[in-house]
Amino acid sequence: MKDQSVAQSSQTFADTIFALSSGAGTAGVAVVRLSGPHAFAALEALSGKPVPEARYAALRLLTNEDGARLDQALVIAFKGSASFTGEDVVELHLHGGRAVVAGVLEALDRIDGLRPAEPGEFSRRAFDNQKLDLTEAEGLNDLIHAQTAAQREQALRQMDGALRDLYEDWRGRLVAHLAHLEADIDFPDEDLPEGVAGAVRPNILSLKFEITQHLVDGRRGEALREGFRIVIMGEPNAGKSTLLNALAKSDVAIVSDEEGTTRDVIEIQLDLGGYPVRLIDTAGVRESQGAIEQEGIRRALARAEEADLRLVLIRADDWPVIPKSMERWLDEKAMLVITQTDRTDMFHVKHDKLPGMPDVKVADVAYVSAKTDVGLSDLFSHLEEHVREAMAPREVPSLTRVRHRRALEEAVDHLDRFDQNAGLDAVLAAEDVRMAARSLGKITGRVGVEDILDVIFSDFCIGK
Ligand SMILES: Nc1nc2c(c(=O)[nH]1)N(C=O)[C@@H](CNc1ccc(C(=O)N[C@@H](CCC(=O)O)C(=O)O)cc1)CN2
Ligand SMILES: Nc1nc2c(ncn2[C@@H]2O[C@H](COP(=O)(O)OP(=O)(O)OP(=O)(O)O)[C@@H](O)[C@H]2O)c(=O)[nH]1
Repeated sequence: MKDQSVAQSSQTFADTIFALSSGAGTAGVAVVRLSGPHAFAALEALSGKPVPEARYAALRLLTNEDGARLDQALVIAFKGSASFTGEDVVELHLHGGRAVVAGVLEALDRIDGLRPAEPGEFSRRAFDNQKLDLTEAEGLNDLIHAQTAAQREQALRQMDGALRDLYEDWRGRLVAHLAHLEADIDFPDEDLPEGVAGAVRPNILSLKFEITQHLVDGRRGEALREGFRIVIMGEPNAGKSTLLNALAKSDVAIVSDEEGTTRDVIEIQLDLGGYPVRLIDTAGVRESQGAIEQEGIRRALARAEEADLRLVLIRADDWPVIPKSMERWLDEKAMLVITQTDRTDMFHVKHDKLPGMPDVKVADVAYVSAKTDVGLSDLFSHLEEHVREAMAPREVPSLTRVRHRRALEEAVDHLDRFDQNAGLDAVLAAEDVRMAARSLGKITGRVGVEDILDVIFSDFCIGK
């Protein structure tokens, strides 16, 4: 039986944690990972043999405390001085069967000082032991959730410290300026009539400019992480569901000629040339009596507001009349798609300017027939172009999370205040710079993040 006092102290940092780190379900091989001061003792208990030389794989018969055989496993020990978490780590590479994994996890749980890991707890320990900063840990989590090649590249870049380097460089520069400002408060420099604050002001303002430029990147890093949102819009029977199906090359949405079939919002995920796209089909927008359909329309409009690109569908036999309900959605974030072109031969009249809306420019105009497939591959390549344009990596890495954005905006606010105070009050001006540096420090987790760490790491997988 497990000792109660040990079980109760299970929240302390010195616990040894364990978890299945490979995916759940039957597999060829499953990896169980242990981290903490009792990891090596636990391996000795299961294998009845001394721990093998660090970082060398060894074959061991594992048994539980009753002597029942659990598996013939490959085991590896990592000393705390060189491990993923910075603690002693043991990996058990098991045969990936249900009973093997369950037997091993149960045997580990019965060992004093061991407990199952919380989600993200291995990474949390790596962070606490300075093996990773917060942006690298977040990159690691993104890598595990990456669905497309471009997402993978962005995550690997972040895991390699690209964002950490950028933000630490900015923070370091602010701290250097701050040192000058503080020295000047204690020992004013008579040779500088405007004071040191005046002298460092241009440097700080150019740094502020760099940060603002980084912020106005059109959400490219966030869009790549979360998927580029394309919302399909149009009046009932414009052909929204049919187009969604054609794009998805499968029957994911309900296609029917009964008006208002699509009452809710349907979303599918696409990989467009390595870029993640969330294609969202919405309820036909129109006046409606039914409460359910109205709710569908309300949701459709909400999704349309937050879309990265809107496909506004208009039937070829209605064109060039633009339905009133669609007018407000036609802007530079919209692609006008003339649908069902097989129904008429009038569609091919190209319109540079939208009829009745001479001042409005849309991102693109496309002509398709889902029935004959004409124009679909063109539409596809146009979409791919938009998506690439919106998300392709730039030389400077993009911020990838709202958390980063908030902290950067905060830093800019403090630097704005510095700008106002610089000529007036040296002490206040220095404090503004200190606060700005602190905001940047929050991104990498250097300062002021204790209260959010639990939230950040709980978003990770168990075993990571
Ligand atoms: N079996 C296994 N595969 C895995 C992992 C793992 O933990 N176990 N990883 C887990 O996510 C990833 C690899 N990442 C790792 C990162 C650092 C260290 C490590 O031991 N770091 C030491 C020594 C560095 C060195 O020798 O160069 C350290 O930083 O001190 C291990 C794995 C992916 N594959
Ligand atoms: N001839 C022809 N008919 C089409 C084409 N695309 C869709 N249709 C037909 O038009 C009707 C409406 O298509 P849907 O895709 O259900 O239209 P929707 O815009 O999703 O409609 P709601 O769900 O009611 O909002 C169906 O009968 C389709 O078969 C096309 O390219 N050519």
